[in-house]
Amino acid sequence: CAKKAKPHKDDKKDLATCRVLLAELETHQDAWPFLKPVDLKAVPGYRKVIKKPMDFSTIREKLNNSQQNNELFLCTFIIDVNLVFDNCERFNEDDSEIGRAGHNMRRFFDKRWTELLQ
Ligand SMILES: Cc1nnc(-c2cnn(C)c2N)n1CCCn1ccnc1
Repeated sequence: CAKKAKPHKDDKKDLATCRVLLAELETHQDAWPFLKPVDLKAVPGYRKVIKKPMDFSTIREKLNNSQQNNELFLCTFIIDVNLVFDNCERFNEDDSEIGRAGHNMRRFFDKRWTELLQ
């Protein structure tokens, strides 16, 4: 993903763009399953099956703590967002409410990321 990122001179804009993109994800009508970490005590099997849980609130915290001069923040952001959707696909049937929400959100993200960051 580094090669797709704009040259490092745009780091400042890229961080602002990640924040805009994350806000769009959080306010999407299908975002509800992904807003907060999955409750590992309440969801049988989740802790065993999903090695790296991720959710939008955790991504927001990471983004708030990331240093602009650390060029990795853009790749970390893309990897974390995709982790949310990959975890969802692994744990949920495609033909389920949460499974469909995950596919819709991934399609939305791929479109917006391409428009804003490439
Ligand atoms: C994200 C995500 N992926 N799977 C789940 C989940 C939670 N319980 N069960 C049976 C699942 N398949 N989640 C979290 C969904 C969080 N949620 C559920 C209702 N409101 C939010």
